[in-house]
Amino acid sequence: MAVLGRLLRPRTTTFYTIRTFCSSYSTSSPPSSSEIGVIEPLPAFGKITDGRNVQWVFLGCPGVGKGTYASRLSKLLCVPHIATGDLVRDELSSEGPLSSQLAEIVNQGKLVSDEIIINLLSQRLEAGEAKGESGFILDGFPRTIRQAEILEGVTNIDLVINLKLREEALLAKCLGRRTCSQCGGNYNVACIDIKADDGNPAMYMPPLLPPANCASKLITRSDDTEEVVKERLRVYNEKSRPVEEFYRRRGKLLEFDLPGGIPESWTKLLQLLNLDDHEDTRSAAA
Ligand SMILES: Nc1ncnc2c1ncn2[C@@H]1O[C@H](COP(=O)(O)OP(=O)(O)O)[C@@H](O)[C@H]1O
Repeated sequence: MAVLGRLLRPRTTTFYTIRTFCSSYSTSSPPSSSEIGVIEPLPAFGKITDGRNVQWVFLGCPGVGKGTYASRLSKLLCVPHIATGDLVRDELSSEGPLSSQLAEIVNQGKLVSDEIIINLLSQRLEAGEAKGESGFILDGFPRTIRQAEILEGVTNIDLVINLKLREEALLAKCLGRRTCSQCGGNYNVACIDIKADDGNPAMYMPPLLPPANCASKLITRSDDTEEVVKERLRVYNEKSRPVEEFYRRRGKLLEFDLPGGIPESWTKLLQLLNLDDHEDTRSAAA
């Protein structure tokens, strides 16, 4: 049975079980707000105490690059990268009972209900737990205050990385996203070249082009159209922006303004996380 999903039901005796399950994960103290931007070195390269791995969250607008950096960090820290958008897309392609309902919501740029998303995530976490996973990097969850409260109620998230990028780049990045239908590789054909103005520095993000063998197999997500992306950005500002404040108040939010393309941003992110001097950082980026 789904672990987080149980919390949506009346709290009967199962609640204790949930707390027991999750308390084994809850160990490290989060950085205080005064430490934001100066995160302490991780004790044993990503391992929190009591043998469990990191439990981190990525926040940020559609198109900001949550998937890219969450996936790299997950390789580096040996924890799964769990993207709720991927769970939704898996459910959509499974043509199960939820799929037509989900397709309509996703293709309008709206959020799936908290109940559905928590059930999907719970199933994924339980499957991981059965395989011995003890940490994760969440991408795209929580996206509402209610989701954040439920997550906070069952586990102690160590760190929330809030990726930020100038608004004008976000739409272009979403519209430029491509996936190889054969190997699943993610690319971006957008070239972001913003000139400096009014105190904002110039920003250059080169396209991330596919290799020749993927080039003819690229597909675009059905919800990456201009109209739907604009709606997703609006929904982010309305429903998900408050989640940043939720974690800021708890001293867990690490703000990261993307300085440019992936090589530059990845290096800076690792420095901010004090992960830059480990030899595995090179292979994680490959
Ligand atoms: N935590 C969530 N809560 C509600 N809906 C979600 C959540 N995560 C994903 N979704 C649904 O899946 C869609 C795709 O999510 P995602 O791949 O994370 O997109 P984005 O590029 O907008 O960050 C969202 O627009 C939304 O409909």
